[in-house]
Amino acid sequence: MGETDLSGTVAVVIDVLRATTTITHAIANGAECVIPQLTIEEAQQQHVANPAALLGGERGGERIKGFDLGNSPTEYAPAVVAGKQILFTTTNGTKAMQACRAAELIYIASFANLTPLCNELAEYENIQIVCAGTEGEITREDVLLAGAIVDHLTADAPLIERNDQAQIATDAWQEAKSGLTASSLAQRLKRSRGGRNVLRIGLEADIEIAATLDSLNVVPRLDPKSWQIRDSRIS
Ligand SMILES: O=C(O)[C@H](CS(=O)(=O)O)OP(=O)(O)O
Ligand SMILES: [Mg+2]
Repeated sequence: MGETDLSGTVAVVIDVLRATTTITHAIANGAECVIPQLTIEEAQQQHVANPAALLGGERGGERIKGFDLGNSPTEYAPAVVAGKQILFTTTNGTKAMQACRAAELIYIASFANLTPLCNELAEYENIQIVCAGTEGEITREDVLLAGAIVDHLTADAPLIERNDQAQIATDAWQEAKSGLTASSLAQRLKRSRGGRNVLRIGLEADIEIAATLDSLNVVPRLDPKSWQIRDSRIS
């Protein structure tokens, strides 16, 4: 993450493995809202004030002791999350959201909601894509989704201005896109740094879910004032 001033911009946060993918599933499965928390302690304190909320997230990829849910999209099933508020903290993703706090609006991106997200982003001009990466390092899975978003937004408007980072991401996505299948995208994600971490903890199925394009018709958006993520088409 760079130090770009995001005030006045529309930010898009990407953490394909796995925070933004998991949040997209939670919202699609009827969670009332997801409330990002920077630290475990902050989440626990908020839970004292809001005991009906679920606690979700990870450290080192594993569910945090005492929490209801980890960071796997499959844990956020309708029977578990429908109508619930979720206090959520992860190693990389929730830090990236915090870094976007000055933006006007903050969108949550995943391959699962690529098309509905891009359809909504097409309304805006000044968009900044923020890749969470892993422990401060750039990661391929996030760059590929950033490229997919830029590719989508500029397909019919090739003269739209892109900075070099956006162009590099687009080049990476265009190379991946030729002959793309869910399984070829999953293979690429598994070879990323974030993918290797998720494989190490035995959660290969999460990578396959994260590589599924356009499976969910929601557009999760974090309101910088209320600090809650809801489906933009409902809230
Ligand atoms: O749970 C994840 O996928 C990662 C943690 S790690 O990099 O695998 O340890 O967290 P996230 O904040 O979703 O990148
Ligand atoms: Mg990650």
